[in-house]
Parts: sequence; C-alpha cells; structure tokens
Amino acid sequence: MSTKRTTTPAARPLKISVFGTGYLGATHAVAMAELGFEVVGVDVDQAKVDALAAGKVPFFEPGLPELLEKTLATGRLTFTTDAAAAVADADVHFVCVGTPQQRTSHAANLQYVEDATLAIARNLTRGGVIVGKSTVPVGTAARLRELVAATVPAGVDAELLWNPEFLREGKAVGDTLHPDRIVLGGVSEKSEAVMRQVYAAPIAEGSPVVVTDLPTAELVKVSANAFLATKISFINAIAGVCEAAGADVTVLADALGHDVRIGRQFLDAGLGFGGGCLPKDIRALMHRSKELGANRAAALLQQVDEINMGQRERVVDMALEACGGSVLNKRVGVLGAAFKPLTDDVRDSPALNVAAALHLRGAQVTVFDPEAGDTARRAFPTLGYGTSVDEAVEECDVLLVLTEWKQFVDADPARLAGLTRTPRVIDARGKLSAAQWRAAGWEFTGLGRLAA
Ligand SMILES: NC(=O)C1=CN([C@@H]2O[C@H](COP(=O)(O)OP(=O)(O)OC[C@H]3O[C@@H](n4cnc5c(N)ncnc54)[C@H](O)[C@@H]3O)[C@@H](O)[C@H]2O)C=CC1
Ligand SMILES: O=C(O)[C@H]1O[C@H](OP(=O)(O)OP(=O)(O)OC[C@H]2O[C@@H](n3ccc(=O)[nH]c3=O)[C@H](O)[C@@H]2O)[C@H](O)[C@@H](O)[C@@H]1O
Repeated sequence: MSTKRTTTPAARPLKISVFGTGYLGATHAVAMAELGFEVVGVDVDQAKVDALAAGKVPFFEPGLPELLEKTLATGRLTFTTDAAAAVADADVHFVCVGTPQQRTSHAANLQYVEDATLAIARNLTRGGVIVGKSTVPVGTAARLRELVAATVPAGVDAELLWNPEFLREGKAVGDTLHPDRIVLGGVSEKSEAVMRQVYAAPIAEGSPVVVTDLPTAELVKVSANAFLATKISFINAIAGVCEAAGADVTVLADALGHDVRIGRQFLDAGLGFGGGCLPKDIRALMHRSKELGANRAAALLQQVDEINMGQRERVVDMALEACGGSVLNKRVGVLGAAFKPLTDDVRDSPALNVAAALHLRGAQVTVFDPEAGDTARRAFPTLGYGTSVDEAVEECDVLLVLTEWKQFVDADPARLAGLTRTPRVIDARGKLSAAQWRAAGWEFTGLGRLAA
C-alpha cells in the first residue's frame, strides 16, 4: 500500500497558482492576492506575464489596474511563465485557461486545459489541489482526474475539483470578490476545507456554497450561460413580433420585468449576444448534448443560436434598406466595436460582425469604440477606424449604434445631426431615446421599436 505524502496546507498560509492570466485568470489571481493569499499567475504568453508583472493589465477591466497595483505592492502577487516553479511552491492550483470553439466543429477546444492540468500534475511534488475554473463540456473533469492520477509523481496526494466561474466582463472584480454563488464539484472533505479557506471572505459575506459532483458543477456553468442566452434570444424573437405588430419591445420588456419570476435583466432586445463565452458555450453544450443523445436540448440551443445570429443579419438588412438597397460607396458610421460596454473584448463581437458585413458589401465603414479600438483593429484591420464619435458620424449616410456605451447613449443628437446631410440612425441596442433623436431630425429605426 502506498503511503501518500501529504502537506496539510492549513499548517501555513495557502499559496495559490493561477494558470491562464487572461480576462478570467488575471482577475482571479489579483482577487486571490487581495484576499490575502500568496499568488503566482502563470501564462505561456510572455508578453502578458511581463505586462502584469510590470503592473499593466493587458486588457480593459474597470478596477483591475488599481487592484493589480495594490496587490503587487504587497509582494504577495507575482507572474511567471515557469510552470514548474509556480507549482512546486503552491498548494492550490487554479486552471483558468481558454476553451475556445474548435475551428472545425462546435466542440470546445480542450487542448489548453489538458496542457495546463498536466503541467500542474507533473510538478506536484508536494501534493496539492487542482481547481478547474475554465468552462468545459460535462465529463471533462472526470477525464482530467484520470490524467492527473496517471501523471502525478508516485506517492503524491493530488486532488482535482471543479469550481466554475460566473464573472461578467466589465464587472469582473466585484463578481469575483462577491460571487452570487460558489460551486464546488467533486470535493473531498479535505479539499472542501481548503476551498472554504480560499473563499472564506465571500462565504463570510454570505455567498452561498453549492457542493456537488463533477458533472453537475460542469453543467451548472454551461446551463447558466445557456439560460442567459435563451432569455436574450427569447426577447429578440418577441422583438420580431413587435416589429410586425407595431408594438414596442422595450416597453414590453419593462412590463415583463415587473414579474419577479421573469426579471428585467437580459431582456434587452437588439443585436444579440456575442463575446468570448456565450456563443461558444451554447455551441459546445449543443455539441455535447448531441453526443449524449440529449437531442431536445440541442434543438433548443440551435434555435437560440439561429435567432441570435439572425439579429446581426437583420441589422445589416436595415442598413441596406436605409441606404436604398445598397451600401456600395456609402459612408456607414459605426458606434461600438466591443461585444458589450465596459470591455475591450471583441471576441465574436456582433458590432464588428455587422460592420465587416457592410464593408464586404462595398460600404466605407468608420468604427469608433472608446476602449476596443486597438483590439478591433487587430481583429478587423480592413475596416476604417475613427478616434471620436464625430469622426464616425461625419458625412455618414447611415449611423449604426451597435454597442451601448454610455457616451453614445448620452450623445447630443442635435449636435450630431449637424455633422451629416443624411441623419439616419439605427439603434441596434435599444438604448437611445427615439423621441429625442427624432426631434433632432434623425430618421430613427430600431429593432422591435415602435415602427411609427
Ligand atoms: N472571460 C470571462 O468573462 C469568463 C471566462 N470564463 C472561462 O474561463 C476560461 C478562460 O477564459 P478567458 O480568460 O476569457 O480566456 P483568455 O483567452 O482571455 O485567457 C486564457 C489564457 O490562458 C493562457 N494559456 C493557454 N494555455 C496555457 C497553459 N498551458 N498554461 C498557462 N496559460 C495558458 C493563454 O495564453 C491566455 O492568456 C474559458 O474557459 C472561459 O469560458 C468563465 C467565466 C468568465
Ligand atoms: O462565461 C462567461 O464568460 C460569462 O459570460 C457572460 O458574461 P459576459 O460574456 O461578460 O457578458 P454578458 O454581460 O453576459 O453579455 C453577453 C452578451 O449578451 C448581450 N446582451 C446582454 C443582455 C441583454 O439583455 N441583451 C443582450 O443582447 C450583451 O450585449 C453581450 O453581447 C455571463 O453573464 C457570465 O455570468 C459568465 O461568467
């Protein structure tokens, strides 16, 4: 019988490694250091490690730069590309690497999760707890547990559990420090005690802890995103009815939201959902559901995806209609590139998807986004980019508001009308005041907004 060597982490302050320092992992590493733990962030991207170590967050996330500076100053937080050194010195190892959609199918690409988990396992000389945070298809964690068991050095006590993350970009710091819930899948008595030590502060603040098995924890995460996506596609389907019936979907959503069983959030009709998660997660769940024979779930999610992608096509058609059927050599102003406000993330950005589609139809497109200009240029270099709202509006034949940044919603329509001879605006996010823009002389259309 092997005598497992274990180090009781409680004997000394927990040390944490965080593998993957992107939108999720960088926030998680900083937040864990803020909670008082010694943390090392590990990434394979040297530029990210160097930026973070120098106190620079390589993406836009409100509040994170200040917290990074504060936690670096304590000396508790470091960043490295040296996985072996990071693992050897830590007790709890979070896996926060990417699980993007595969290029050739809807399935999730799990290569990064496997690489990171194995990099941890093979260096676990003192034993420890591996904590999966990445969003993975159900069944992944059980398979990784077997991989870990076959990889850890002989006699080393290593556990793997799943602790999915629910933070929203733009609210990542608050969501991490004050989570709605903490889900722990596949814990033992020992690893649960360790995780309750890690999350002692939010638990003390009242964050509920849900302890369950690995498959349930994995499915809680993808089901949460799938439900949010479904709610958005529901209101967008109803927006289509509103357009046909001359109703106003924004007033309708307000009325629905008064029912606490429904809730007003995620009932904003418009261009639909994008980002680095919701689109890929519903497709990965669709794919996994089919593999499992759960075809009804797959069929539902297929509809959610189709309704969502249809919104982008609808806005392209609205722009074509506004320009008399063709945008060839027309000037199209686009306000917004990020997939939503308060982020510079343009992964599967509905705004850039529409801008690029119109560009491909011969439009001269000028995009402005207060934070996502650089990330957009890298993703779509052939589009035109402005440095202000005015530059996007100037002499445009049609203006598209595709990301509801506050500075767009608060813009003065009368002043902007003076910048173009053809004041036509399409509000694809339902946040502009139709009355105000119409009063300022704009031809105003919106998705599901009163046709009048
Ligand atoms: N971005 C978000 O708001 C949230 C993301 N998630 C999930 O978290 C995971 C990460 O998402 P993001 O942070 O957005 O992705 P990201 O692409 O911004 O960051 C992933 C990072 O992992 C690094 N990486 C890849 N392989 C590695 C390895 N072997 N060792 C160390 N680092 C490695 C990459 O260089 C990259 O910096 C995904 O599964 C996502 O679905 C979950 C909740 C929120
Ligand atoms: O797994 C993830 O990465 C995260 O995905 C989403 O967070 P996020 O992608 O940051 O963005 P959301 O705020 O959820 O918005 C998603 C998309 O839905 C769109 N949306 C949102 C709300 C709405 O009413 N209508 C609507 O079209 C937004 O414009 C955006 O494109 C979830 O909200 C998080 O809980 C989850 O952790």
